[in-house]
Amino acid sequence: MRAGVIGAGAWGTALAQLLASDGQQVMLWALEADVVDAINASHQNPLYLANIPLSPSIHATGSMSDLSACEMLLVVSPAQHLRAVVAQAPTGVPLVLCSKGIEAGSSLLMSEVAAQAQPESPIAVLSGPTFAHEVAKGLPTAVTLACEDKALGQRLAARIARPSFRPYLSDDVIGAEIGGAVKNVLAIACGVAEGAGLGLNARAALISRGFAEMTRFGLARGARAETLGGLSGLGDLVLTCSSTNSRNFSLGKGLGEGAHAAELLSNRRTVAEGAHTAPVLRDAARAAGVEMPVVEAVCALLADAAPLADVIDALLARPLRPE
Ligand SMILES: NC(=O)c1ccc[n+]([C@@H]2O[C@H](COP(=O)([O-])OP(=O)(O)OC[C@H]3O[C@@H](n4cnc5c(N)ncnc54)[C@H](O)[C@@H]3O)[C@@H](O)[C@H]2O)c1
Ligand SMILES: O=P(O)(O)OC[C@H](O)CO
Repeated sequence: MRAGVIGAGAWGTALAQLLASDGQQVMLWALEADVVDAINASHQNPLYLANIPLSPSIHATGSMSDLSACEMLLVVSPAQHLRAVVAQAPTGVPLVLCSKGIEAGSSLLMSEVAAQAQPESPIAVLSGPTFAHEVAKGLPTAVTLACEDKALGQRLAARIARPSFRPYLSDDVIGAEIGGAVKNVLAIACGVAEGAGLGLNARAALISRGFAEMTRFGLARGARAETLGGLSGLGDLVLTCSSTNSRNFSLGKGLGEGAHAAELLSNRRTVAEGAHTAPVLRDAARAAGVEMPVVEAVCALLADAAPLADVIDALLARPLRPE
């Protein structure tokens, strides 16, 4: 199964490196011409994955038609660009969606967006606790690979697995996607707690109560509880809420230190998906009658709608209730 990767940010480049780690040829589509040139000329992606020497069996291209011979395409564009990018991809090839987010405007998950953009293409989702730099270095990592077609899921898992990269199969595509999308918003909240010096008890409370929000929302959207408690849900939540290696956590830390969202988000090249997902998630949750107070708090801070102290006070003053 010849592999292609669409999107040469940190995660797309790391996944290309993973697939090429046994010497197989990988075609990597990049938006930026200078990224294509750097990968082909010097086997580096200094813009998005600095200081990682890349395999010479990765070939970068700016032309989607170069992916037409691929039998599997990993899609790794930011969530808000996924529709436009997937629409240009070759038709009928299995798409493994690796982006984490919910589309603004439509409130659709990435599998729903891809199904509209490429109705003929089978779809799978790869999600889990995966910092790109660690995967690119070959450090041990486990992910959820979700696909409704179990036979296709098994073929894709066999193609993607490596000695230090273990996909665990699931047929709960929606559950795998909701975990990845929601944890990005909760990571912003944990970053705020870090930046504001609220302590580790507060972080643990946000992870636990945030997971309760993820579960309520996921169940309302048809996800299964065991998926949300697995690698793509709780696993990724714990990772992303624990480290400034997370762009979402770092964004939250800046907010907690008193910076405004607009200044933190302006001119950034890398994506903090939670900032885009938060208002979409809040609106979808409200429409479904699902309470998500931590997500609401993150939205208030991102929109600069209330001072940090007021947002924290409002969370702490919520009515006491059973866990
Ligand atoms: N970085 C990670 O560790 C990691 C891990 C797992 C999942 N993800 C997910 O992967 C997705 C991509 O993140 P990343 O970290 O690889 O990106 P990144 O932040 O490293 O790079 C930004 C990417 O956005 C692309 N981009 C910018 N404008 C675009 C446009 N108009 N159309 C298409 N693409 C455009 C750039 O080409 C680049 O590939 C996100 O959904 C993210 O949540 C990231
Ligand atoms: O850097 P973040 O916050 O986008 O997180 C990266 C990955 O999603 C972690 O699994």
